Amino acid sequence: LTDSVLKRFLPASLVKKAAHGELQLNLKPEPRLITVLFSDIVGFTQLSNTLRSRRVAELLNEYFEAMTQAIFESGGTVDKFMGDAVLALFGAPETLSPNEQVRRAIAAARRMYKALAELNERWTEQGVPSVNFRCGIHQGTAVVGMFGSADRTDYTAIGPSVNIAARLQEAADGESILVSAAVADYLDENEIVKFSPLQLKGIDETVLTFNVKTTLPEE
Ligand SMILES: C[C@]12CC[C@@H]3c4cc(O)c(O)cc4CC[C@H]3[C@@H]1CC[C@@H]2O
Ligand SMILES: [Ca+2]
Ligand SMILES: [Mg+2]
Ligand SMILES: [Mg+2]
Repeated sequence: LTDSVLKRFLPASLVKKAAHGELQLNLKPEPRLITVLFSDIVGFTQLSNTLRSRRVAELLNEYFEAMTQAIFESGGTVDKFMGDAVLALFGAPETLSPNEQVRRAIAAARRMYKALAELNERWTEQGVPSVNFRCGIHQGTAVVGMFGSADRTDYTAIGPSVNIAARLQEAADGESILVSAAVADYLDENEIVKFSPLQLKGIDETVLTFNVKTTLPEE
């Protein structure tokens, strides 16, 4: 795979290691245990209806730049942007322990939350209404790898775990990080607050959920 394809979803540091043969990346689609982070901003659609398209594009790119940086700094993979939603993976293609996946995903969510708060401050000074951050994180199995055709491929994760992360985000309160029990199992008691068990669309079993503090106590 060329560097330009890897650069679409991996930080430069990992692309360089892969290019020098210091990191073996298995990109063939196969079931893997991963941690999925799905973030969305509440109110972006309403916001975009009040601005001209070129300005919306500028705001979106500022937002994607900040979110990508937060995810890469935390050692995650940027799978895709969907409108103003961001799908990030931890534990693929770089193999990580379940505990390390959760540590990185929570760190990324907190950096994303902080980055959007800083963007909101800047945007408010420019007369742009502020927006709310919501995030869902789940750990589970998904089929992860390069999907697509000979001419167009995309590194992504397919399966219920992705849907669960997205649905957790949808159920989250504004300015919160909502995680499943599979993720909360790896967090200290003092970092989580029990939330309600949820019946998520497209998911048969009830999902026990927990809110994770968006900032560390000392911050
Ligand atoms: C991940 C997903 C695309 C985004 C979909 C979404 C987007 C969004 O902005 C939301 O606020 C909520 C959802 C829930 C379903 C998600 C879908 C389940 C499978 C599909 O690949
Ligand atoms: Ca992708
Ligand atoms: Mg949404
Ligand atoms: Mg959205």
